[in-house]
Amino acid sequence: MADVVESYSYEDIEAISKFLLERCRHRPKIGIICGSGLGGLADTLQEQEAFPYESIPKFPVSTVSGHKGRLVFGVLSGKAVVCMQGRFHMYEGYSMAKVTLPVRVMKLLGVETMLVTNAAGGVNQDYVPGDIMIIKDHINFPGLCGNNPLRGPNNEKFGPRFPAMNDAYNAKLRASLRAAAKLCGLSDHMKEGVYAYLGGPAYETVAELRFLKAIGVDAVGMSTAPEVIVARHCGMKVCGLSLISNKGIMEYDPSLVIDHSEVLEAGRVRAADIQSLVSNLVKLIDE
Ligand SMILES: O=P(O)(O)O[C@H]1O[C@H](CO)[C@@H](O)[C@H]1O
Ligand code: HPA
Repeated sequence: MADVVESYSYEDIEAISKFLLERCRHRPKIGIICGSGLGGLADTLQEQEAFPYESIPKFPVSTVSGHKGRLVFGVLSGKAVVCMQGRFHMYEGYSMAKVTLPVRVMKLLGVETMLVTNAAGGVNQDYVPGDIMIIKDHINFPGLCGNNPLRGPNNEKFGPRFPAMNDAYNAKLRASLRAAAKLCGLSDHMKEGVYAYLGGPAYETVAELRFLKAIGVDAVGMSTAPEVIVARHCGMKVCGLSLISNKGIMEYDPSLVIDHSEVLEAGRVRAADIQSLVSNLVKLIDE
């Protein structure tokens, strides 16, 4: 008998999505996960219908500042979308099942395309705070050691036991993000690179950042990869972007510090740009 890993049954997830569908008139095919400090995007939706996480049965609640904790349905660029205004992280003490529960709920709501956003530290020395990195690929550090969100009995109704991840970040959507960036004059701030997911909540040591740089990582954070794996497992198309909120500290210089308020401030500075980038992207998504 295998160890028991916390999981939600198909019926649990179906019940949550039914709860939402019965109370909401939107039928989104596009889902958006808002990263630290990037939740303002959800406030720009038209015809909003919002559900605080506390009001949704079996949903976890947000505990991190910069994550408001609401599922917001509405219209963006003429299309129905659903936004997670705040995500869940493993470092908050949540199981992988809880971290990724909203992705499966979105699947049963009818979401086919997922845009995942985050704030991340720049590891690539060419990156400066305010850059926006299109995620080309990720390295899932907890997953490499076995803490994968798909660990545990596989639910075939969602997807296969051994899903491929070599094409996790859809090439066509990445091209659409580049086109959207051009439309809103952001091309000069765009990068494309590899995101490393670490468990957190401590920021990285200098040695850890040097290690990440040596293996080809461009940006580092404490989210995203679990959501993307679960989204791909159930057949969603995925695209991701990281707002580079700070430079990773690669020198032994105690005068350099990184703080979550700096991460949130970077989100405030780029809020309008991210909103126009995402609304232009949504325009370009085929439904
Ligand atoms: O990945 P998001 O949720 O955007 O937030 C990032 O910012 C927080 C650290 O400042 C961590 O949660 C990290 O993952
Ligand atoms: N490291 C890890 N996570 C982060 C960072 C960072 O420098 N910035 C924002 N999220």
